[in-house]
Amino acid sequence: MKQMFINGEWTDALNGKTREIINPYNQEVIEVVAEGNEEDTKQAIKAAREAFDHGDWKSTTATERGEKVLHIAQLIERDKEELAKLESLDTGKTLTESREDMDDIAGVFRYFAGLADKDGGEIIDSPIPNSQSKVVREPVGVCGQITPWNYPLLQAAWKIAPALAAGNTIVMKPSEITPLTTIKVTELMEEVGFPKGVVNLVLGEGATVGNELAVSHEVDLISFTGGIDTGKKIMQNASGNVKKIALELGGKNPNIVFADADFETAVDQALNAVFFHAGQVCSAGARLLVEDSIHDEFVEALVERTKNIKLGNGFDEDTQSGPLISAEHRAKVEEYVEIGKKEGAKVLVGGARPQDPELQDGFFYLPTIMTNCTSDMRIVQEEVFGPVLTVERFKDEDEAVRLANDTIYGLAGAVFTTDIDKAERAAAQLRMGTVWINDFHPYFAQAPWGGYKQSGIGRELGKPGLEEYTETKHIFRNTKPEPIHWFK
Ligand SMILES: NC(=O)c1ccc[n+]([C@@H]2O[C@H](COP(=O)([O-])OP(=O)(O)OC[C@H]3O[C@@H](n4cnc5c(N)ncnc54)[C@H](O)[C@@H]3O)[C@@H](O)[C@H]2O)c1
Ligand SMILES: C[N+](C)(C)CC=O
Repeated sequence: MKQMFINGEWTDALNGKTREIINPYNQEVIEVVAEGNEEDTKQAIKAAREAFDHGDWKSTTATERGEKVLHIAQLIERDKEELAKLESLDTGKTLTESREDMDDIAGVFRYFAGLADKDGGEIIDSPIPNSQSKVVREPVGVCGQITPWNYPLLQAAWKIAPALAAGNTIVMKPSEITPLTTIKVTELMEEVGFPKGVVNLVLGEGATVGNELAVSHEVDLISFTGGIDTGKKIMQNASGNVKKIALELGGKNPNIVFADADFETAVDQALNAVFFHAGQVCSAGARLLVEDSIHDEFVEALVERTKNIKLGNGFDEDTQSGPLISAEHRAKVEEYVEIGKKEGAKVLVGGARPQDPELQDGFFYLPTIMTNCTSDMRIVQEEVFGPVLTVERFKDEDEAVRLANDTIYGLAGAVFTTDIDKAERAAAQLRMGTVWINDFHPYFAQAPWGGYKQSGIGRELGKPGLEEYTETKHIFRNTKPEPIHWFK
């Protein structure tokens, strides 16, 4: 049984409720955790408020904060294998993926630890004689942080590391279905030793715990990663006290393949773009745009490779892709495929659950490719968040860019071509937070991540990822104060 962490104490939910955490590979219960609600959240917010307003944390030196954040990285590295196994049990992703996630996560803590004491403010030129002007950054205050189930600890790390490095206090709420690694890292943060109330963890549903974080007037900033509909609700709820908001939402990310691309590389990357982690990736390349002249040959090669993708237990060495996260989520993916078929798309491979008897207890769905797609279809416009690729054709560069930009989203996209000028022209015109050229998926702590359009507000990672957790203050000093006699 795992508890919540509020005001420096491990605690059950006030009403004693618990939740079973399920392995999506076989539906076995892997852990039981406390299930908090609004009341537990209020306690956590109160603790975070008190620690920020009256505790010592805000006035610790940036170097000390950096050292603590670095210590978290070191403990994650020490316990990497345990964390990776927990993440795979909780999400169904392969152990190889989880191990890579843990390396990334430690890297994120290391990066923000290093940044913590690198911005000591700035002296600016004042246009007023006999004055000095400086600009400093200060912590925002109490930060509510809400994360999704697909990259549970990675998305939490993108929030926890910069928030603590900048001197804030936090109330973290992981997805109710995948809280295990966030609980474990909270244990590691306890081991590092933060003043009580600086780090708080509340477990429970979005409608209760998450909603309270969004509406509370005691929270100064809400950072959310998740779906667009939830993001809109949070934005509305956050307006009560005009709290700062950072939203990392979904995507319907185009992968543009020009006829002059290296064929084998583009096929290989297109597969990885969409089917990695069973397509449950915000930046998945779920919309393939292929130039007319290579369309048929490209799709044929993709279909052949797709048939060989090995689904299975994330703990088996030869498994290439795990299950979807839940029965509800698989039902949503299935519904989208049916919608696509009704819209006229043709399923070339997949489009069903696997028949393999060993996979019947898990929430598996076959990697699916749909052709005959056009950009007016829902299957092309909406985020399926599963292993479903739609394929569209284009005639030339202008049409490729126009189609790629033709969704409400703007998270990420890619261009495959050997003509670097063409690639740069396309990259400049794509309205997305990340554009990859001849690659798909790379993200790292040093580069900002976030969306244009309805994919979000603000940036995580990189220097902007730390700045999100700061307020900017201008301090002006008159060095020769004397009466000004404006009023006679
Ligand atoms: N842009 C990114 O970097 C990024 C990264 C990962 C996932 N995502 C997106 O996340 C989505 C999948 O995750 P999900 O299904 O967990 O999303 P979700 O929106 O259903 O839930 C995300 C989190 O919000 C909470 N929540 C739900 N309702 C809430 C409410 N009314 N108020 C406050 N909190 C609430 C949930 O409990 C969960 O912790 C996809 O759309 C994906 O694209 C985006
Ligand atoms: C941001 N990323 C790519 C790590 C996870 C998106 O779901």
